[in-house]
Amino acid sequence: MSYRIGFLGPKATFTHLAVSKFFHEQIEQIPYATIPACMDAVAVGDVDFSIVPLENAIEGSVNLTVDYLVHEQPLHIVGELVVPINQHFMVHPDRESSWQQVDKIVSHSHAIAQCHRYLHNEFPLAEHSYAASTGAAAQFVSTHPGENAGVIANEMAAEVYGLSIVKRDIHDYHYNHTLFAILHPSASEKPPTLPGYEGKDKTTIMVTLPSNQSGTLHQVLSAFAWRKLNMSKIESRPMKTGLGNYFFLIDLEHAMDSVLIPGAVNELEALGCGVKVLGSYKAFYA
Ligand SMILES: O=C(O)C(=O)C[C@]1(C(=O)O)C=C[C@@H](O)C=C1
Repeated sequence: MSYRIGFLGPKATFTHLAVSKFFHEQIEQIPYATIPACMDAVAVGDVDFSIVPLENAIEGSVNLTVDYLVHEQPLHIVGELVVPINQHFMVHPDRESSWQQVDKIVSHSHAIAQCHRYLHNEFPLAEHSYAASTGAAAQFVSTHPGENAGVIANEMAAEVYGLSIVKRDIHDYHYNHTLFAILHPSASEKPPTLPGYEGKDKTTIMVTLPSNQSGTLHQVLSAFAWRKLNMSKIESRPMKTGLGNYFFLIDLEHAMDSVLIPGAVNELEALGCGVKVLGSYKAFYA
């Protein structure tokens, strides 16, 4: 069967790289210009699955994805792809010999953030211009040779948009990986199989705490701890309803079962917490 997979485009974004790397079988790849557009596409059935960036090892969560998932488009995470990220500095071929004189750096905000030290040292005065993706940044500079700009993007972007890589691996920390979420409206839908990849079990849960009750977060953590449910991440994000109002995203290194995770969820609900399982799925590592 051929699946239609939506991804944060245009061509040659890191999301596109992740899709291309993992899906060997016949799939149709459909680029979307923004993360919300990509998520809306799977919600209305224009594609079978959507793939968007969720978290980077250097820069942390992709807030747009997390917030859109929680506040606007209630999809489920049905899989995760984790890929190494190599950020390269590139320019329009006309500027290859004068690349050190660029006065503007164009890229996705996460890519710029992953290279802050390099940019601060090499281009302290350059303006930062944010694009919806690294691919969009590369496309912009390739079609605007008059801009005295450099781009941070991947090798595929240099090839696709005809840019010259002038400095490789400019990310500030050696370990740079991004995790991409495979999204679907139904929690039980499985993404196409990935031959050769085993995948690690993971469950992501969103929790809101009851207001004005001391010690609830401690009790939430205990509900997982005494069941020996290994928590690999806890993160808070604003509810957007007032200062101090936050929800928590919790990752467990376990598959959904019929006893432990449902038991923990019941216990949290009995404490007055709001609980939503965003997904129980396999995380695949490139
Ligand atoms: O702009 C891209 O190429 C993307 O796929 C987005 C994105 C991100 O949002 O983090 C993905 C991987 C890299 O961490 C940098 C950018």
